[in-house]
Amino acid sequence: MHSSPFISDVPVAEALQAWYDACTAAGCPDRVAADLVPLEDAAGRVTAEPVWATRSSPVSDVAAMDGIAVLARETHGATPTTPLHLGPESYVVVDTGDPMPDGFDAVVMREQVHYVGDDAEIRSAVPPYQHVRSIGEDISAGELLLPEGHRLRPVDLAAAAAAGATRVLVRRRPRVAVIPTGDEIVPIGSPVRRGEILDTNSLMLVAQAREVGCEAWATEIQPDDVERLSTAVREAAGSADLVIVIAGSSAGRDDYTARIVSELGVLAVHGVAVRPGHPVVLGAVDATPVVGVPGYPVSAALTFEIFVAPLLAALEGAAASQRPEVTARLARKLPSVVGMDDWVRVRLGSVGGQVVASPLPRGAGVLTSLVRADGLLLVPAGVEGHHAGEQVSVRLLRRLPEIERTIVAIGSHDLVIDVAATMLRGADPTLTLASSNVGSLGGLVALRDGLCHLAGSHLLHPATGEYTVPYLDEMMPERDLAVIRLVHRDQGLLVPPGNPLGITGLADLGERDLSYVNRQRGAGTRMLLDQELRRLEIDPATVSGYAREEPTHLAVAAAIAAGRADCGLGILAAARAFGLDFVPVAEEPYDLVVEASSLEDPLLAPLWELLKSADFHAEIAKLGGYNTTETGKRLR
Ligand SMILES: Nc1nc2c(c(=O)[nH]1)N[C@H]1C(S)=C(S)[C@@H](COP(=O)(O)OP(=O)(O)OC[C@H]3O[C@@H](n4cnc5c(N)ncnc54)[C@H](O)[C@@H]3O)O[C@H]1N2
Ligand code: MOO
Repeated sequence: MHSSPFISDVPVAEALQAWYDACTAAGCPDRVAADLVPLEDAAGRVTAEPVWATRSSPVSDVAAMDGIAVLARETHGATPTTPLHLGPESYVVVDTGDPMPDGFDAVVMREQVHYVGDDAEIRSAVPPYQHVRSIGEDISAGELLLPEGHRLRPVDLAAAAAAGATRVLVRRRPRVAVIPTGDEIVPIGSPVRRGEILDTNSLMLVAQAREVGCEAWATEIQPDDVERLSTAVREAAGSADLVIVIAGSSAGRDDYTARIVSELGVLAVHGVAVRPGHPVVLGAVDATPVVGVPGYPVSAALTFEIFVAPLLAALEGAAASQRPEVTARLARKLPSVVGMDDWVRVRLGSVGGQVVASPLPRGAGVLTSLVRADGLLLVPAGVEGHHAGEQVSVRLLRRLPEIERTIVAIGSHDLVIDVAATMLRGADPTLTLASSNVGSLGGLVALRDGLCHLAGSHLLHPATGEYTVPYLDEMMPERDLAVIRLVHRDQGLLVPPGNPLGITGLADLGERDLSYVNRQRGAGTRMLLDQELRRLEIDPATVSGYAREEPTHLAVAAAIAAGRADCGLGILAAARAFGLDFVPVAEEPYDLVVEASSLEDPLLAPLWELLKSADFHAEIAKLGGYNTTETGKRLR
């Protein structure tokens, strides 16, 4: 089979089976070899044979408490009113773990013994074997202690040693070679020129392989050259148990992975019905499984999780580890392509006793979507997506108790929220403030639907000229809501450094042919623009770029910095972050809307404290363009 531009859509389970079958046919071993390893080096390794106990533990009957060893039948008749005296020949002082002296069968705790001269006085009769650990109580010689295919934990090592082992037969660590490819790829630490990409995938994939117990290394970066790539794959197949080739998996001019695998060995699958990860290449070369992971970082990471990790576990003879799952309520609508398994990264938080999942950006190049993710939501191929509020099952990337210590903020983006998140975490490593940016109106809708603890809003109400509060009366008149001022901030036009076009304000949009970059519908900044355009009697249809929407202030700034627009409305801090100039337009309040009961919620208490702190105000001042005189004030 030669590489073709047509990548197939094989369902995941079928693809895995086809790959395993091809590997078997190509003579790939089912398992890596086994080694006898000292117990102290065996943590995390997988047993290659059962561990049988050759010794009992304890090896004899032993005292389970500090006290005296007695013969139970000699204690008959002892009661609190009729204490019994045992002469020195009738007891032996013992400590916890001592072998039981011959002729004694029970222990009385030191606290219940009174010495009267050499006699021990006891005030209750004891049954045989009281406070005695009998031989083999923990482990009996000859019993099966651990099965084959068991990943050894610290307790397993201790038990194996107690049972007489000093070494265990375990699978050697699978060896994984990672081959980065592409003319544009440069090693980490190099200066990055236009068109070059840092080899971040090798770093990640090697670490992922080590995390699941493998020995892993990255080879040199290979150029897009069939000869050299073929040599690299052959060499790696000779020294590794599994070869990962990064990128070159799709249909571009220099995408050779599928072709090379088919020429050197067998290509089982090229293209799976999964996103990210669609153009994955699965095959075998020289009796070694080879996987071509797509170059986009999220695709590479998830391809490892979906395809590579299960095969590596199988090579060790262990079950692939499964992430725990939790049922969550979806914060917003989630469309998905039918016919493809869709792996969506989500942030999680617990609101009103319910775990809530907010989808993160979907792009396969958005690595931070995985960095910020608390879970993975798999929308199976047959499902068209989910409605907002639907119950979904999420695989956890973070532990549930951490998720329960997360304040969920949904709404407009402001850097002050990021500052608050940083300072809250600095003061309490268990506390997270997670914000997702859907615009002010989106935040209020999320609060209405019980999907967040707080909504960040700077929503101008055109009829009243007031911010945020009139919307609450319109949207949720029956709810007891509190509005807390976070800051006042300057809104203005972000323009390239030095303001080369000499832009003076929004009026210029009506008079000159400027290209604008807008915010999405429902964003407070968009409402501000619309209000100002109305006031200035400028028809939005005449503003070039009005329809171009970016989701955050920083994204607007990035578009201007990249020269894709002449100006856009945003905050000073965003201009500073990208070295842009700023033409002030208005000062507006940015507020936090919460259920009134949240003012008493212990989870949010540190936030309310922070709003009052001088350190917080000082950090905000450093950003520039903010005014904190009303920070923390309750407006409603
Ligand atoms: N015509 C089509 N184009 C694309 C398709 C398709 O089906 N038809 N699939 C898209 C999908 S989906 C993905 S995923 C990518 C896969 O791309 P490749 O595996 O061919 O990789 P490249 O095109 O070489 O690179 C993609 C992207 O990844 C970056 N990259 C590559 N290596 C590394 C590395 N070691 N560290 C970090 N980043 C890396 C590379 O620079 C590119 O930005 O193809 C789509 N196109
Ligand atoms: O595999 Mo691509 O990752 O679907 O985006």
